[in-house]
Amino acid sequence: MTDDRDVTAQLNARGDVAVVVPAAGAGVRLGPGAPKALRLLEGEPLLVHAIRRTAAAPSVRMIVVAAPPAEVEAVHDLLSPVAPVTVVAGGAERQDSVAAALAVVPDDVGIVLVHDAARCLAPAELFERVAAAVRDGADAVIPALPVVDTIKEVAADGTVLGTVDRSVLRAVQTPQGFRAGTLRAAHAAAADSHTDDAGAVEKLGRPVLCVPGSDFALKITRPIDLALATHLLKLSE
Ligand SMILES: Nc1ccn([C@@H]2O[C@H](COP(=O)(O)OP(=O)(O)OP(=O)(O)O)[C@@H](O)[C@H]2O)c(=O)n1
Ligand SMILES: C[C@](O)(CO)[C@H](O)COP(=O)(O)O
Repeated sequence: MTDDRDVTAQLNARGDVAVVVPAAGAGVRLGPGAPKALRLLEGEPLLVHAIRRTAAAPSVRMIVVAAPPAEVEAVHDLLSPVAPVTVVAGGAERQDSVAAALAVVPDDVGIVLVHDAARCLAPAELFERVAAAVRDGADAVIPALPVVDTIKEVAADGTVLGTVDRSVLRAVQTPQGFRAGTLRAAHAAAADSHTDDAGAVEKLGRPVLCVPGSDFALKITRPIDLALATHLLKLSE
């Protein structure tokens, strides 16, 4: 089956969380090759690593993957031995892919997490931490880490304009968690593009809460990140 729109692929019937996994990106910054989610880390596609960890989180009832449109059937076949998943065709931008996956999440699922396939080593505990904060009453929850470098504001010609107070900055990861209605409203209202889903919730004027992120939730973006992830994978085993 190429597209389980009846969403029968349930993982844990007692879970209260659906995880939407945007995995349709090309991976331009990683260099030429297959779509990023299908590139290999120690012999397995990034998406397989990501789904294995997602499925290990006890709260997760279902997983919806947004795959490159030409790879929907192949991704379904790839992931079926790993976990029950629903696979839909992703869109041109990340937010289009999230919207396509969100559209098949049933209305009776109260909490939705959005998780980049590119953050393929995010541990199950991180999913649980984010979901628990939503369950405790937050509308929108993001895992975040303190910024460790000094941050400068710089003009186009390279001239430094100033130093930013890094104590108030955070580097934001996924999975990001939402009350399902809040995420649907944010996507419906999103007039312009946003780089993360919490950004769309912020534009609604709703509060977004940070919880501690994880070094293992590194986003594989550049070739050096694959090398780092190879090492992190060994540490996580
Ligand atoms: N049209 C898109 C673009 C991105 N993504 C997904 O969104 C996540 C975060 O995107 P990023 O890491 O920026 O991936 P790419 O867009 O593939 O990277 P690049 O910009 O280097 O092409 C990834 O899991 C990616 O597959 C997606 O589902 N659909
Ligand atoms: C969602 C995200 O991973 C949070 O850090 C990030 O915004 C994705 O950004 P990208 O430009 O699509 O890599």
